[in-house]
Amino acid sequence: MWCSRAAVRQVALGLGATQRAMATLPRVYVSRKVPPQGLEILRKSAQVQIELWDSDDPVPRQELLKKVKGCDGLLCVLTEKIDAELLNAAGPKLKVVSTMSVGFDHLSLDELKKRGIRVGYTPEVLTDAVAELTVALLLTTSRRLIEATHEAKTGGWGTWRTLWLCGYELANSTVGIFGLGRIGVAIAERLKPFKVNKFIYTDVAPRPELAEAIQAEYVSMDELARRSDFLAVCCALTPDTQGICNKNLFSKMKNTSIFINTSRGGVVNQEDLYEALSSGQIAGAGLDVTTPEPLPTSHLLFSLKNCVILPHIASASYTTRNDMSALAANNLLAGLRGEPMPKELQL
Ligand SMILES: O=C(O)C(=O)CO
Repeated sequence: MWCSRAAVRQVALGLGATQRAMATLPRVYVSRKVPPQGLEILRKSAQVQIELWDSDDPVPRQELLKKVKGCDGLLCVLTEKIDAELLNAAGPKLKVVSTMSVGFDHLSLDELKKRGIRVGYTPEVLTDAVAELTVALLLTTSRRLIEATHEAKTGGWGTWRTLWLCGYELANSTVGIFGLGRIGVAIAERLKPFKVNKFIYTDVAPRPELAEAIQAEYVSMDELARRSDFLAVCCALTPDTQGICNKNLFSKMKNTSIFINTSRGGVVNQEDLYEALSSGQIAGAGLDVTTPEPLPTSHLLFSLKNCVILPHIASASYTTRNDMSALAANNLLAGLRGEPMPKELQL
């Protein structure tokens, strides 16, 4: 941990005007060792006193509750639940919560709004990385790459066989997008050169300005399930989307279709997905997100050859994670100055 402790100790010892000035700066708690760009921005700003949970692992809840007390700002990541309990523990000085994530299902927005706390998040900077990973996961799942490398490494590779390890190709396919936002469009743009025949999407309402870029057709959820050869979930997790990918949806999908989720695990009913995959109702699934995270290694989904599970790495490129960290830091600083944040969530 750097900065504030030493400063506070020096003030107590009666040292230096600079240190005394520092002690009057807004106090912020950074709940994870975020990538260096963000920490540099906070440190170089000289506008805040920082206390950092200097670890790659989440801060224990009790420690977080203790540390946020009296803070003006909080920079957090998606594993921290920012709810009434935490906001009460922080107390009335808390003005800004800045999350290093595009998703905000870990934040109790009603509670934040009620207290007049402003919220920063990190959209856009991760769109390319997430779209890229989604395409990689889709191809890995549809062309059975994990099974194939396993067979090659473990002696299952006999002679060349006509239908061995066959999968499904993108050429001439229909790709469905559930939740068309920036990420959905970016995925479609990357898939287009694979000669996809048609993009379809569903959302709470048509989004013609986004759909136009990829010539996607707006359809109902039922139609999305029925027509998609590849169905990519890109929606936010909300009370309306919780568990929406369930038996009802899977039962309408083709036996040859591939289901991909890089949004949030909570949108999928995993028992129903297991059933759909193990019964052959759908051909395969690629998941970057699950419930819970990490998914226990004993989970039934891990027993399936046609289910590829990644440990929530869609935005995990060095550039993107640093950009997210920098944006989260800039959101925090702007919020504390009372200025518009570069990316503020409208509550
Ligand atoms: O930003 C998010 O919401 C993620 O899931 C990680 O990139």
